[in-house]
Formats: sequence, structure tokens, C-alpha cells
Amino acid sequence: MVNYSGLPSPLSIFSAYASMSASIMLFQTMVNQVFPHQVQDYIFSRIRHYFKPLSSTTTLVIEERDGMSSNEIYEAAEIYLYDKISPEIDVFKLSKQSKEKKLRVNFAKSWKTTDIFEGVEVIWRFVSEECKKTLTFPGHGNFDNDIFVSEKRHFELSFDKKYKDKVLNCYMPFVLKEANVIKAEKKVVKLHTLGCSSSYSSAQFWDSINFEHPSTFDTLAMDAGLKKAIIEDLDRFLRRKEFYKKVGKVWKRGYLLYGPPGTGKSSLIAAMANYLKFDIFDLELANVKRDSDLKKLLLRTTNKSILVIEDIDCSMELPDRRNTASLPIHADARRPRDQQFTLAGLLNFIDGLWSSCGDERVIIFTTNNKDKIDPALLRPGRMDMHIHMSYLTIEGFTVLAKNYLKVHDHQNWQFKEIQELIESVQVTPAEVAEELIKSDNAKICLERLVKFLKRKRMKNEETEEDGSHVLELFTTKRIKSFDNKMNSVEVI
Ligand SMILES: Nc1ncnc2c1ncn2[C@@H]1O[C@H](COP(=O)(O)OP(=O)(O)OP(=O)(O)O)[C@@H](O)[C@H]1O
Ligand SMILES: [Mg+2]
Repeated sequence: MVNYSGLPSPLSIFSAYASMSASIMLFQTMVNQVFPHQVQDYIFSRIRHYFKPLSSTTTLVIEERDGMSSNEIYEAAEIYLYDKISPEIDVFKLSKQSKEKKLRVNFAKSWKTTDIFEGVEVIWRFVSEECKKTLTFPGHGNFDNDIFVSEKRHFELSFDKKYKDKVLNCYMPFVLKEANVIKAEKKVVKLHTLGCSSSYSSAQFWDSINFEHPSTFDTLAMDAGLKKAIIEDLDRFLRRKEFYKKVGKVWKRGYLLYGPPGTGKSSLIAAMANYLKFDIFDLELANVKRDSDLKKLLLRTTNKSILVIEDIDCSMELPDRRNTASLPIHADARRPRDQQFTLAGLLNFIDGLWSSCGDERVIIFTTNNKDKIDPALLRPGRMDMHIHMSYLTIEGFTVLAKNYLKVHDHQNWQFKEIQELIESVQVTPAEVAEELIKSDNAKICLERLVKFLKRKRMKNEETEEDGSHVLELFTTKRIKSFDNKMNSVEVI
């Protein structure tokens, strides 16, 4: 039925629509009668898919994780978009972890913003979904269920299809570059520690907070020559990207810090992280359950980071590691042998696969007792530098006095006495630092320190007079007072 203008009349449109609706209803009834529910759903979803209006928009999904590793584009987008969170207009997420000083503003669920790049409009949307997984653990004869909840996050980037090339080839590199600039400008060092979803769950992940350790090379009580050597080594490492590439070596540097408790090993790690502006990944081997978990965790560390494994001698529970290098670090009888891991395995993985998956990696091991650690760690080529953190020296004390009390040696008569005492007593920077914060008054602090050092010296002398220990302590003291009073660095 066509009217004189050549257009279909309203009546013809209505009758066509009515007959189409009737056919659809007939088809629907037929499908409902013939097919089971699941098949019906599938048929209707396919029909909807084919008959939906053609979209002119493309959407890129940028997930937080790319398999086992973090996705660099997601991280860049997070940094780039962070400044676009506007508390006045949008709903935003506010959080604070107990160890953190500042509030943390973050993207709320379904947060959305528009960005314009060279005249092209793109829309960013933050999507976060909760995933619940039920894990079953064998209990006493029965099975305990534990629900493990994790968050899956991604960004969706939508834009007009015709700008696909421009977005992929120009906008995305722009976002990556901008993120690097922002990161360098207000680089906040992060401390990543091991987290676990629940006491039963085996899933382990890195949990991060802002790292606000005040230690720097200026505040470290250490011989100036050693400090200079470490700083120069770090600078050389950063500069040598091309060199490492040319010689076919992985761009990583390993340090072994050893010395008695309280001599500043952890403080030096903090100073290095603050100097390099690298994140710290603090790996407590005692909390890692399986070899496969360890590998996953290592692969989830990022570039420009420091992997720290403290007290490596204590992570190895076996009495003598020299003959047992292939025995597991965790000799846990409840676990099958293939699920345990060895130091040799860990080192091979770090040297091999892990290092080749990233750039600008620093790895630091610490120990109180270098003699007790596995020879595998001391092998040439393993750790590039062995740094001995010693008892307090006069030079170290000068740094502490300046930092804690703002006094310089020439200003104070007690300095000479303290210097003489420090030369004759083995005292750690931690012990002296503890005395120096006991009062706001520098004079009182130094007087107390003199008393403390005299008491310590007397105690040592008394112990030396106790016949049963004479030989051992004498030997230890004479040898160690020479050895341990020297910070030293050994480039391997
Ligand atoms: N060399 C140092 N320079 C400045 N402060 C220091 C130094 N060594 C120790 N301290 C002070 O003592 C505290 C404890 O030191 P730190 O944790 O760095 O020692 P450590 O060698 O890592 O000890 P442990 O072997 O027990 O882990 C620090 O927070 C700092 O205040
Ligand atoms: Mg420490």
C-alpha cells in the first residue's frame, strides 16, 4: 500500500509491524516448546547480538594483571588518571591503612571521566568486580570451606571507531609518557609486603603502603668512604643500561649486607630506596609456602624496584648449609618435597627467569652472620657487592651527634671522652641512637651516653674476668674490635 507521495502509509507500516510481531511471537513459542531452557537462552542471545544496532564505538579493556605480572598500561593509566579524580564532582573512594600517614583517594566503582587528545574525545571508566572463590581444606576427617574474596579491576577506554589507530599509536604512548613524568615528579616510594587473603587461603599477593622511612645517606652513621662507594655504585648502575645490553648481562645489581644487629642494614636499604626512588619488595621467605608461590610473587615485582630478603641465614633452618645447599629452605615435614624450595633454586630463578623479565632490579640480602650463609650466595658473580656494617666508629658517631643533637665535635668537651670510649667498646649505632633521643638537651644526652658507654665497658671487663669465658671473649674482642670497627665494602 503506497500513497501518492511514494512513502509507505501509516496503515501499511502498522500492518507490517503487526505481522512481524506475530511471526516473532510464533517463533518464540516454537523455540520455547522445542528446546530446553539453556538452549533457548543461547538462541535468543545470538539473535539479540545479530540484530542490535551497529555501534560506532570501540572499547579497549585494560586489565590490572597480565597473567602473572602486573600490566604496565594499567599502572600508567592509574597514575595518569589519578589527577583527574575530582572530589567536587565525582564519588571517590577514600581509604587509609593503619600504617599510612595520609588518606588515600582512589577510583570509586564505575568512576568515569572524559579526556580530549588532539581533538579526539575518549571516555575512561574504572570497573571493579568482586570475585568469590571457595577453597576447600581437609580438616579433621572432614573438609573446611573458606571463601576467598578478591577484587578484579580494569579500565575501559571508549572512543569513536574511526580514531582507533590514533588512540593506539599516539594516545596510549602519550599516556605512558605522561605517567612516567608524573611518577618522576612526585615519586612516592612504596613498600610491598606479603599479604594473604585469610589464614587458610594459600593465595598470596603483594600488599603495598607508602614507604616513609626517613633514612638517607646523610643520616647514616657510616664511614664516608663507604657511603661514597655505594652511591657511586648505584649511580653507575643507573647509567649503564646500554652497557648491560651490549655485554648481554641482565640489568640488575645484587648487594649482601652483613653485620651485627643494630648496625644499620635495614637503614641502609631504606636510604638506598629513598636515593634511587625505587619501590621495596620485602620478601619474607618464612611466609612463602611453596616454590610455585615464590616464583609467582617474584614475577609480580615491578621494574625499578629493590627486592629485599632479610636475615637469609635465619630463613634457612638447617644447622650447616655448607653441605646441604640443595636442601629446602623450609624443611617443613608436612609439605611434599616438591613443594618446598631451596636457596640454590631461588638464586637460579632470580639470576635467570626473574631478572630477564624486568629492568633496573636491585636485590639485597642481609644477614647477621656471614659465616652461616649458604656458599651459593657468596659465589662470585652472585652478589655484586658485600657490604660490612660494623659497630659504631668515631666517624659514625659524629654523624649521629650532628643529626640527633645538632652538635659538632669542636663544640663539645665530652666528645673526646666519648671518642675514646667508642674506640674501646663495641657499641652499635642503634644503642647510641637510643641514648641520644632520651632528652632534648644535648648536654644531658652526652652525659648519659658517657655513663652508658662506661657501664658497657665495665660489663665487658667483668665478663672477661670470668675465667670460663676469658679465652673466647678475649679472642672475639681483640679480633672483632679490629675487624668489626671497620665498615668495609668488597666488590665481587
Ligand atoms: N648506621 C646507622 N646509622 C644511623 N642510624 C642507625 C644505624 N644503625 C642503626 N641505626 C638506628 O638503629 C635502628 C635500628 O637499626 P637497623 O634496623 O637499621 O639495624 P639492622 O642492622 O637492620 O639490625 P637487624 O640485624 O636487627 O635487622 C635504626 O632505626 C636507626 O635509628
Ligand atoms: Mg634489619
